[in-house]
Amino acid sequence: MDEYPFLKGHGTENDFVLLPDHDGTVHGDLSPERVRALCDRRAGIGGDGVLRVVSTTSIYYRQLVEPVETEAEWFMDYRNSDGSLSEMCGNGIRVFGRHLALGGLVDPTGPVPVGTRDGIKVLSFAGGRADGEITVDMGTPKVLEETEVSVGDRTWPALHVDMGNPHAVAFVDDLADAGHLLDPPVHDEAVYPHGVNVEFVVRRAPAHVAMRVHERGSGETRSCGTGACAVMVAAALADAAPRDTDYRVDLPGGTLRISWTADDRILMTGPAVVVAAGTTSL
Ligand SMILES: N[C@@H](CCC[C@H](N)C(=O)O)C(=O)O
Repeated sequence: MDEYPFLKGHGTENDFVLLPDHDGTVHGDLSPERVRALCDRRAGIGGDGVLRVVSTTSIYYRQLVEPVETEAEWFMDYRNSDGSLSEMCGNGIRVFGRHLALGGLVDPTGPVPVGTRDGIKVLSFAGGRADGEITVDMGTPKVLEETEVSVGDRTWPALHVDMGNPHAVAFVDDLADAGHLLDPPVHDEAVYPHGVNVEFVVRRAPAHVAMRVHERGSGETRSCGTGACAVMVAAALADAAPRDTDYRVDLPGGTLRISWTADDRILMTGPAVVVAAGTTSL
């Protein structure tokens, strides 16, 4: 392959390489080696993951994902920086939507459905503007069992929350308690046979928490949208907060606002920025 186009963007500093591949012919099934090369922060473009921008018809046609009935024209083909697949990426889908809207590929004045491995997510753009803050309907959370996570000789109780992808949410006394997070926290393999994203959380004020995250497949990142949603769910349950409630979630890379609606859906609102575009031969 010669040169092909890319963009670089981030949502609360969770950063991604975007690969426009509208008919799915540029990248085939996108090898883990290529994803690792693109995400390499010294020898590549650098990123926590890759977002391939592909039409739903072509990705279904090419049988790269299971087809579903959908109005969504576009599919977010997300890969972690180690080349592994995930079902969903909350920050990534806002960056994906920003690219679609700025590129005139969707109409930001109405709801924008996007296909993911966790089904269709619907994006709304504040003021109907392509550059407006983006809210994503993340669907209904699944609150599963109590479990544990460990770092070094410290162990915390954690709540298993599934946001399409798996999370373990642990409340800690201080965000520094989790240490440097160079290695994945230890988790129960029976609970998370496919690995887990681990969030460490402290309270800041009523309905206001702060977190760090170690992401499956990417290491510690500056933010995780699905992780912020899982944290909000765990905090709201611990607070016995009624539905139709909003939390502020601070992350090292910025702030997300998460709502749990009366009809049991999670809405995530936050920024998304495209910072560069070019071509690469990686
Ligand atoms: N950063 C993402 C989550 C990306 C996927 C995750 N590492 C996994 O493997 O499930 C987000 O913003 O949600």
